[in-house]
Amino acid sequence: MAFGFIKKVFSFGKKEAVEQPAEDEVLPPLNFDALKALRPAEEAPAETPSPLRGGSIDEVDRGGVVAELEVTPSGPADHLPLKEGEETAPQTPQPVVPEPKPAEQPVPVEPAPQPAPPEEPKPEPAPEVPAPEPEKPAEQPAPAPSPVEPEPAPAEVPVLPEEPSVPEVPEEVPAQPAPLAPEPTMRAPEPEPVAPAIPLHLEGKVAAQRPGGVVGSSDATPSVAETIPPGPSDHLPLKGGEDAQPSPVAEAPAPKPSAGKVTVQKKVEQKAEVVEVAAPAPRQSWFQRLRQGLSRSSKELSGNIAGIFTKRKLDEDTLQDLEDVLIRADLGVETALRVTDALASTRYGKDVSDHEVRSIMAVEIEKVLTHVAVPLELDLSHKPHVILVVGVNGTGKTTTIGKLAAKLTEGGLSVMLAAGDTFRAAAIEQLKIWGERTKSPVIASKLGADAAGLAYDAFEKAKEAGSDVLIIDTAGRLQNKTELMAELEKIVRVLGKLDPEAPHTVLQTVDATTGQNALNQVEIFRNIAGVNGLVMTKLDGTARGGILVAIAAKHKLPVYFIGVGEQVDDLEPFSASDFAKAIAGVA
Ligand SMILES: Nc1nc2c(ncn2[C@@H]2O[C@H](COP(=O)(O)OP(=O)(O)OP(=O)(O)O)[C@@H](O)[C@H]2O)c(=O)[nH]1
Repeated sequence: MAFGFIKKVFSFGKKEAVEQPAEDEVLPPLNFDALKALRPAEEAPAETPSPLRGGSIDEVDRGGVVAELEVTPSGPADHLPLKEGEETAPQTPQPVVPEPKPAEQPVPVEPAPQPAPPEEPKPEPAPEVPAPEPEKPAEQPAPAPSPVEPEPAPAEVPVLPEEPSVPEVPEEVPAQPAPLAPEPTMRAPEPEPVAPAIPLHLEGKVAAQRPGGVVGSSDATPSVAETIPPGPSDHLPLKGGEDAQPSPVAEAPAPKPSAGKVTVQKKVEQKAEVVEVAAPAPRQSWFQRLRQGLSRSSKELSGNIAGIFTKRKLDEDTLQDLEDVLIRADLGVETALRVTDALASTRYGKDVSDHEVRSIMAVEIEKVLTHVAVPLELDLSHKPHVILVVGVNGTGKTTTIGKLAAKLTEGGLSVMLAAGDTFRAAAIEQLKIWGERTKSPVIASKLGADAAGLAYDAFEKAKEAGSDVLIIDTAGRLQNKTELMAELEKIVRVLGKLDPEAPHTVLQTVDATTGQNALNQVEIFRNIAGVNGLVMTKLDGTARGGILVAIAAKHKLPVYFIGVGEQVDDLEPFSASDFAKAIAGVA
């Protein structure tokens, strides 16, 4: 029964699902009632897993749609209610209650009674452990709305304590009450100034600032996604009293790129138009930073090469030794052979200095990298141009999103961010912080929500807001490939409902410190999500920077940027020449 319902909803897309079918089929589901009667405690667990963990693709499809529908304020309650009729009713009223007040008190109360005990512990402590959630696929999609209330409460509560970086929020919290109060009651107030750019909901505020504000936050607006305005006083906003009004990026930067393609390098550059040219100075410092970042890789490589070519002519043995050194440096067999072949073709039988070897190595590495050193191009004819960011947990997805958003907003583009990693409260909060920094609205949901539903909702909101770019963060629980695959596939499929070409760019972040394992990661995500571009992160301080060369040689995917630090400006467009020289240790 539930499947039949879900299927209908899915086939017609978000809006249609809201229609009648839901009700008709809803009635039949007598099983749920029976189940509930038998085991009331199970309600909670079912909700939490709501996400995607359906397992089968079919389930994913249905679930995606359902979730989306639920998210949408228009008709979410229709279908979902079936299972959790009780929850549906409370949702409507709840939002009202919590909003007027600070929300801190109500939050703790609700979570305790409603949410089942098992759910809270699972998502929070071990966000990556999908075990429990995946098992309730079919029901999750539909229940999405209801779970909203119970799930968020438990999830967010831990969020605050977990995040060390958010300590500032509590301090300024006192100031927030004032701004918050008006929002819930009069939604219009805050959004108004921003209205032209982003007519979104402001629930995010509640969720972000209050530890237990979950209930209020999620209920306030759509069941799933919550929009966190760019500069306003959401969570961090405390200070940003000023930020609250200035809407996104659109206002400040004068040069607002028009529809068409733009190139994102050091800054956004619009084709065929005069754009501010980055000062040459930073280029120089950048190379120095690159060299410094790759110094460990370079020193180790140079040292080993010097050890081989000290007072030795180039012969088979030295060539073999060199090949071994290059392979151990993670450059890959292909590149190692290129270097040794190039060396042998001109210097065989002659005395060769380590510097000569490194110079030839730099030339050969540059040849391999030249083809992948491509600037990121955004097609602004898409409103928005959707960038899906994937990658294993901890590889730097969220940080890279923040850095990229900064580049885009500085270039005059309006950006919206979507916290698609719904399994880690910290990841959601981290993205919100980046949204604050870059004055980019963030679409988030409660912990454990359907990532695909969130992505869909964010896409719709970005369209409504007229955003130039929508960047979607995702979870990277490679530990469970089946779930990860289902989730990413579902996200891509759902986005395609709004735009067959979306996502327009699928970026994968690759942690250089992982060495050879990075090769497999690219292989996996390329197959799962259709990765069409890479960002190599953490090249600073690693002795395994050579892996970038191996990845380039094997996958031949564009490397748009490289990260050499955690700061907002530590993301630079990839330069084959600079990288080759830096890692080879030649000027
Ligand atoms: N040194 C260095 N650290 C980086 C770089 N990029 C990201 N980091 C750090 O790596 C850690 C993980 O980064 P995240 O952006 O949270 O990675 P993620 O892939 O979003 O991780 P999950 O949220 O767990 O999925 C953070 O401490 C970042 O500050 C980089 O280029 N260099």
